[in-house]
Amino acid sequence: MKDACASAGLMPLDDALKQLLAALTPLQASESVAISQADGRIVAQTITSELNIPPADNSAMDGYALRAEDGRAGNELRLVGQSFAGHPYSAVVQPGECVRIMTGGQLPAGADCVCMQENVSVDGDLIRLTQAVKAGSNVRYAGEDISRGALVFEAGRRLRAADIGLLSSLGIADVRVKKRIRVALISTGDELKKPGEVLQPGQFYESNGYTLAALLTRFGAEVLEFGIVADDLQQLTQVFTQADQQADVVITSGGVSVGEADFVKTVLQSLGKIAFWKLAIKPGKPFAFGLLANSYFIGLPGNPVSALVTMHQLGLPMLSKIQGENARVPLRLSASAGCDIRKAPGRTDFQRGIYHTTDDGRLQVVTTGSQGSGVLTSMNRANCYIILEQMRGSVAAGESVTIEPFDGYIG
Ligand SMILES: Nc1nc2c(c(=O)[nH]1)N[C@H]1C(S)=C(S)[C@@H](COP(=O)(O)OP(=O)(O)OC[C@H]3O[C@@H](n4cnc5c(N)ncnc54)[C@H](O)[C@@H]3O)O[C@H]1N2
Ligand code: MOO
Repeated sequence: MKDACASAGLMPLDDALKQLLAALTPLQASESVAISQADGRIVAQTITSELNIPPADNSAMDGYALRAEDGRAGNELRLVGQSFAGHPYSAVVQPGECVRIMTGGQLPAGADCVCMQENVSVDGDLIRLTQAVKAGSNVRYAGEDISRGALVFEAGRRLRAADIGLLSSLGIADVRVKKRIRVALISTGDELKKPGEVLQPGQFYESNGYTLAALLTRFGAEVLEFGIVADDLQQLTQVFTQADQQADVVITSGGVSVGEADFVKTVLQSLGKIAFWKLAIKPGKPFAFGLLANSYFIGLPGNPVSALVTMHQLGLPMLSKIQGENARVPLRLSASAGCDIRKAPGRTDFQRGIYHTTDDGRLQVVTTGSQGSGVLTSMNRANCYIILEQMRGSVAAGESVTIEPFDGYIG
């Protein structure tokens, strides 16, 4: 049977992604930032620990530190001092003695276990154990979390909240991170206006520039906004040239199809080189990737959903690699279709879906309704893509489908 896709000259998404990633060189430039400013940044060098965490053996409970040989139930011990967090006991705990200790308090020399206070009875300075304790009970050992010299982060990690706390606990005040990738955004089209402007007949308010700027900001890029450029070869050439000089990546939306005002490819061909164009995905077919003199280029289709889907599936992995981030593997799960889903074989569909867990614990997904590539609300209502393989046809309710829950960039 003839491959519908091959005959249409469309490149499968996986091939496009491989080819695109193989063409990229990660940026090398890095800078040092205070850890309070480092959330979401990409670590530029291996980080190892110069400390043990915790720094010393300490108690996991409020109670009494003692020697395990004294830990029999019913044993009576003499209270000789206290060890509170930040105020250790300086002598050595002798046989028959115990020390009052609070959670986080340093375990005194001589002691090797902690009896929690619920398991003793107190009579003045005499502490009677009502339950036995063993060596190591309720003790957090030095270096148990991180030992001195251990690898903490490899280069390429995107820092998260807990990572910032970890760096702080290691006494690291500044961290070397990759410089933010600079991304130029250009919306093309005579019909487009910015919110706040007055619409003339045939015009409407653009969305792609704003959607993409928000997504790129969340990603951690420095966004260079070139605004709306008319469908005019000369103007486009001028703006492309400027964008190429200032950015690491130039992203356009619109004007990349086959219409008479679709000049993006023409400009790209005159200023650089098109690596590929037209993918077997829906929406997002007329996606283009290429190289300008100084920067990489991606041309997203103008339809708002097509622009978002291609940005998410191809643009973000591309930016990640250039930014030096470790590869992100999208979470893909099986769910049962909660409704019939229309699909024509030939392209991989990224339909917009809403998934939930049924009462018996299964994942079920329904579409958001109209799947037109100009229906931006299909994206707003969704919490996942429903990914329908290239040669698959329509899906009946109850069949299994693949879903990709939205991540923090898109959802
Ligand atoms: N004869 C053919 N026509 C089309 C084909 C094709 O293969 N043969 N492909 C269709 C597909 S699929 C798509 S997707 C679109 C993409 O076209 P372009 O990338 O050239 O985009 P435009 O024509 O400029 O715009 C399409 C659509 O999107 C609106 N738009 C554009 N920019 C924005 C923006 N910044 N914010 C909001 N909306 C935007 C624009 O007004 C159009 O309605 O081509 C099909 N045609
Ligand atoms: O590929 Mo277009 O994005 O189907 O509408």
